[in-house]
Amino acid sequence: MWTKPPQRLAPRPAAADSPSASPDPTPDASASPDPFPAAEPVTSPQPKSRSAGPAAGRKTRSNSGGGNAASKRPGGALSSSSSTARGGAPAASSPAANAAAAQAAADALFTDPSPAPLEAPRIGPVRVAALGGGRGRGLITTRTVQPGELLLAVRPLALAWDEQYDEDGDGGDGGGSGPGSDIEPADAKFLELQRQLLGRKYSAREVAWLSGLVGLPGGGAEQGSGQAGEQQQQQQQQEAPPLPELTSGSRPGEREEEEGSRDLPLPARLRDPDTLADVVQANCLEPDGGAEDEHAFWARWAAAAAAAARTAPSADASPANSSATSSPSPSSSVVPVPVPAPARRRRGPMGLWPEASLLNHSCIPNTVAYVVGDTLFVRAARRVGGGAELTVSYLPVGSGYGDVYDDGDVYDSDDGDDGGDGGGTAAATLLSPLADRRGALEELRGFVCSCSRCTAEESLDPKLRALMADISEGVAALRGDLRTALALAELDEEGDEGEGEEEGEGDVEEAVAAAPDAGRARGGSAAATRSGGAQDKQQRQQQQQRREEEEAEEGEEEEEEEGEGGSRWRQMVGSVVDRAGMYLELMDAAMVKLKLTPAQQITAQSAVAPLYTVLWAALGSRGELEPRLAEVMGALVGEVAPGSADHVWWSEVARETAEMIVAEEEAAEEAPVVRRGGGGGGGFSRPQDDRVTIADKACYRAFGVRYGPLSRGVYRQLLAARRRREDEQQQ
Ligand SMILES: C[S@@+](CC[C@H](N)C(=O)[O-])C[C@H]1O[C@@H](n2cnc3c(N)ncnc32)[C@H](O)[C@@H]1O
Repeated sequence: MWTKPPQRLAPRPAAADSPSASPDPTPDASASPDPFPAAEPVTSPQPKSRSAGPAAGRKTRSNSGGGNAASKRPGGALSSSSSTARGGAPAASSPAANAAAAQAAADALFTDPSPAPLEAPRIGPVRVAALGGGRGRGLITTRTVQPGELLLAVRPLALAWDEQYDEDGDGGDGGGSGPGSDIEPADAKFLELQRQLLGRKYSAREVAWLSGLVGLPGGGAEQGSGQAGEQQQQQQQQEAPPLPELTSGSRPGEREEEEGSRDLPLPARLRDPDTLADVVQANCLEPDGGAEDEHAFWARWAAAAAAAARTAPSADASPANSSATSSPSPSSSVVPVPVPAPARRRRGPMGLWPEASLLNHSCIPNTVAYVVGDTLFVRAARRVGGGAELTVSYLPVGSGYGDVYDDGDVYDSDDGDDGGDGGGTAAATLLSPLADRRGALEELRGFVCSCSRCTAEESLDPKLRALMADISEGVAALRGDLRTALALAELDEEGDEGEGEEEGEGDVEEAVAAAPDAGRARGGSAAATRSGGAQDKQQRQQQQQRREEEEAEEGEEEEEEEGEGGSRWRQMVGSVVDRAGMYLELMDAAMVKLKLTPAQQITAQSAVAPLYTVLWAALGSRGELEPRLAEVMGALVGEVAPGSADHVWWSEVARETAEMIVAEEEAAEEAPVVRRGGGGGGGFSRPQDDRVTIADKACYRAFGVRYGPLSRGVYRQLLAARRRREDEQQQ
């Protein structure tokens, strides 16, 4: 989400200053045979100053590890016994079962079966329809679709990423956007899209698409208001070109045919700078995620490929073989599977994907979109009936999972650097109250949202809405205080280092670096804590004893320091925790008093959800875990934006937190063990395991929505791989 008014780029003659064939819009496009064919040709070379080097220093889990699959040579051969391949579809025992398992593994990549899973564009059970109510066209389902089902896999006309412009890699305003530039990354990307569109050539079909975007709502024509505006809209819709047909283009050779005829310039009307900027502004998408999705995609793909090759009687049944890659034919024992190993961070895609630009917005969307390579994947995020409209969010989710420490534009609505109106509407997220969301959509996209969530929120009691607005503003202040507190903590820590580190303060740095991932702040890496369950009892008891002693000492030191006016940061964190707790109590009291239905409660809580994040982060900075907060965030984000990166992240945190708490209870021998009833063959079960199981199920569902149906084995692999990357990054 860019926070400044969009900037316009003066048109240049196509390719006039760019004789060379252009690089992939992503940096580092040097070395591929890429499993995704190269991006659409972009004929303007990218100015050097905007090709940022490797991003560094991001503190978010979501951006940990990561890299650029589109620009990397496949990372080498994997054998079927490699760790990446382990845990794929279970090996089957008869030839028929083998073949079925192989097919299932291949099909699991896409729920609409196709022999060429990686070859976009792929169009699922969707079609274009004219919608009423000033919404222009939209995409509707042609049948009922299930959560996780693939709806679109489509290629962009233009695409830019944060790290192309964000020198310091923090996604914020740290003077990034390329050496010597003070432009915001979001603005830089917005300009880059226009530059790419002006610089490239088009097929006849693409020209038709682009022409169809002009003169439609939000598509480059000034809209009047009131009755005149409506008449104007109706007239434009009547004059608009016929609805485009969505075609997969996966007939063999079709793609090549089309690329061969890609020699038309951008339509003249779009060469007008204002029109081009408007069209890009109205139609570009900014899906969440980034490198993590590429990791997940390839881990899953590798597992399916390996499982298929293990069981396939012939090479043809392997997804590795059926992809568009140049992967060698698998044999039955060793499976060379090209798996890109993205090594760099990648986040913040902004692109123009023509087919997906037909998706209208909802503040409670029923699809989720993310990018792998340069292909946009759109999956159903919920069960959607046949003929129903599909929607995506134009706003970021904004659970703040990675932004507590960033000057991230998600929250910095009032810090005066956004060049906006100070009201911060442009920085609103899906987890902002109605007025902020509407303001942002109106300012940035030029329409007033009246989706089902907005309507439901509108009908809440005005006093409750006023309280929600106050809390939302208060949360911005809490975030500011927490950032200050953590900066102070860092200073404290530096001071302590100068004097020789004092016992007990050693985890401050870790806490600062790791919260909101509070688990990391709990004295030792999550990996160490996770493995606690496997340690023998005596060792665990010793550890627990040591921890208690340390905590006691730490507490005494803190009291001393605070008595001397020291440890200001702890006082500030304490104040953040108290105020956040007070807001929560106020919300609870209001919801009880007004007797809100569960649905209304979700509507109300969603609009102030960042409160839970701030509280989580504040507690995390003191090394405290509050599992309920992570559960609530996972559940709320899962209601508002299922399958979003935020949803996956919070579900995973909730799961991990549950595991850690149980491990600690076990270590402290607090965990009850009860005899299992029924015919389970005896044994014991523990109520605390249910907590982990419930959290694990929720997490599995979140992964399944984002990445499509997953086997348990692949899910475990994805979790393990994410943890490895996170733990590596923490070190
Ligand atoms: C990316 S286009 C979506 C397709 C568009 N409806 C069309 O006919 O081409 C974005 C534009 O669709 C309209 N739109 C999208 N979501 C909307 C919503 N929730 N309510 C009203 N209009 C919406 C706005 O005019 C917006 O500028």
